[in-house]
Amino acid sequence: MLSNARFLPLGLDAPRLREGALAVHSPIDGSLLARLAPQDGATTDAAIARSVAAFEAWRRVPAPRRGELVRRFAQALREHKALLAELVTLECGKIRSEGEGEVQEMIDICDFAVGLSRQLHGLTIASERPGHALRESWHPLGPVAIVTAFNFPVAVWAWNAAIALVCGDSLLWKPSERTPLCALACQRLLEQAAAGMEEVPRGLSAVIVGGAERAVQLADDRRVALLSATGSCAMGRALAPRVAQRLGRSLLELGGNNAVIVAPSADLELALRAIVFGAVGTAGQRCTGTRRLFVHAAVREQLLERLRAVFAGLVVGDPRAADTLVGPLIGGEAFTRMQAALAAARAAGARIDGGERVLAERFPAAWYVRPALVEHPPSVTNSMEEVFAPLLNCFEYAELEDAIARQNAVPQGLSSAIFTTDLREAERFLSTTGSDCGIANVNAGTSGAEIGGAFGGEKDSGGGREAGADAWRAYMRRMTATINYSDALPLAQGVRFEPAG
Ligand SMILES: NC(=O)C1=CN([C@@H]2O[C@H](COP(=O)(O)OP(=O)(O)OC[C@H]3O[C@@H](n4cnc5c(N)ncnc54)[C@H](O)[C@@H]3O)[C@@H](O)[C@H]2O)C=CC1
Ligand SMILES: CCCCCC(=O)O
Repeated sequence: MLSNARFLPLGLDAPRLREGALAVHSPIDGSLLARLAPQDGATTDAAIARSVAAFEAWRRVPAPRRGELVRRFAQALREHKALLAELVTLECGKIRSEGEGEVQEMIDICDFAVGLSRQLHGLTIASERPGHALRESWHPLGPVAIVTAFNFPVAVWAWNAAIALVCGDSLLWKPSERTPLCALACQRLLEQAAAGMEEVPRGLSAVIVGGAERAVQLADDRRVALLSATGSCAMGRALAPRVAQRLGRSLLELGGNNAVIVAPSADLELALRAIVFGAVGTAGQRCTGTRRLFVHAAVREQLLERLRAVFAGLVVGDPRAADTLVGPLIGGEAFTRMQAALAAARAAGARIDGGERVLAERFPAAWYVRPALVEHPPSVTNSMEEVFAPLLNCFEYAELEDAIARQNAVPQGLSSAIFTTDLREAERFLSTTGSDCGIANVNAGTSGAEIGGAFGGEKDSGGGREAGADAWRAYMRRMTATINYSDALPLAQGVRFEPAG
């Protein structure tokens, strides 16, 4: 169980987290961290009602004051960065540096949102009619439900929450049932940030602890103005139609099946490091993880030889240890799915290095694996499924056109990358007929997005965008106004409509 005092600064009073039906285990060793009481339909309904009331008050607060709450929250995150990162590692198993990076990502998006609170720019537009003006403005939207995945237990919510708060919305967070403690900790820090700001209404942010059924309830409820759902494509297919059924709004951040293309002119050491981080970072459990490698025949053996050596030498172990690069999978199901993919590849003639379970004696109730390098035979030209594990599918190509076509020939379209020092190849990859993904990098890996760019993917990856650039517009209601300051009433397009009398 959680130690009594360790996470008390994050509001996690361990003795009170032991009575519920939802058991929370650490993937590090399988130990029981807490037992939380999942919310039922009635308490969730009441939380939605409170969120509507809070929204109606919050939208009246000037945006820069809404930004002040986010600024204070960022301050609280800075003060508790190490402790929150430790909780992230404990609850989802990512290594310390990645846990700290995730909390930094929260701070960065808050800083971005504070600046945004003095912008939220609209437009003045030239009218075709004398004495008229057109104006586009953006208004708060309403309660935003945020459904999140286990692998980024705090950053994905923060990407939504910081922007939505500045935009004047209220928040309903349904975290992964694997990482609810991180959510409770963030909620506490936000409440601390709000202390002393009398304009912050009660119920502005709420955490809905529970499983899929709570996400479905949020999807079905007309009072939820936007459902921002991050998770697998299967989850997206389950929730998006329900929101569409009530003509509601969804923002979908779903699965990836991301590829790296390595061309003959590539800096192979750079490519090697990016591919390894992309393939095994977060134990292969990033949505942007590198799942596929298309390497040109001219450099294939050179690169694969280096990859085999690096994969074999990676330190797999307790993610709290300073030298660990690969922590555990989130659970046994993830291990089973990985082994099934390896068995299928082996049966089709692939050469497989790694993939086996390790540290089983030391961690009998946890799932550590040696990252797997899967070198497919020429008869196997692609892999269509996202296997959420450190498993890199390797393919050879001869023509760049073919590599780009194969990269795009999968249902997902999240992240992509090319390693080349040939300008023509790089620009070809970024052109209209190049990568079809929401993210396309040159000489940088598929993972590790900055918050300044809009983040998200195409096709089965959901089409949503979060974080930077202009993603904020999804959290607001758009209005086009025509102001007639003349004493006439000319109709647009010169329409004549003169009723008699
Ligand atoms: N595009 C993006 O920004 C990101 C995408 N992901 C994707 O998330 C997946 C890994 O995370 P997991 O937590 O295993 O995903 P998951 O889809 O199992 O769960 C995600 C969330 O959806 C809920 N959920 C799952 N199935 C549901 C259903 N049928 N109906 C209603 N709610 C449901 C869960 O309770 C959880 O809160 C991967 O596919 C990964 O690519 C993860 C992080 C970011
Ligand atoms: C919230 C974070 C999503 C994935 C960021 C990345 O690894 O590119």
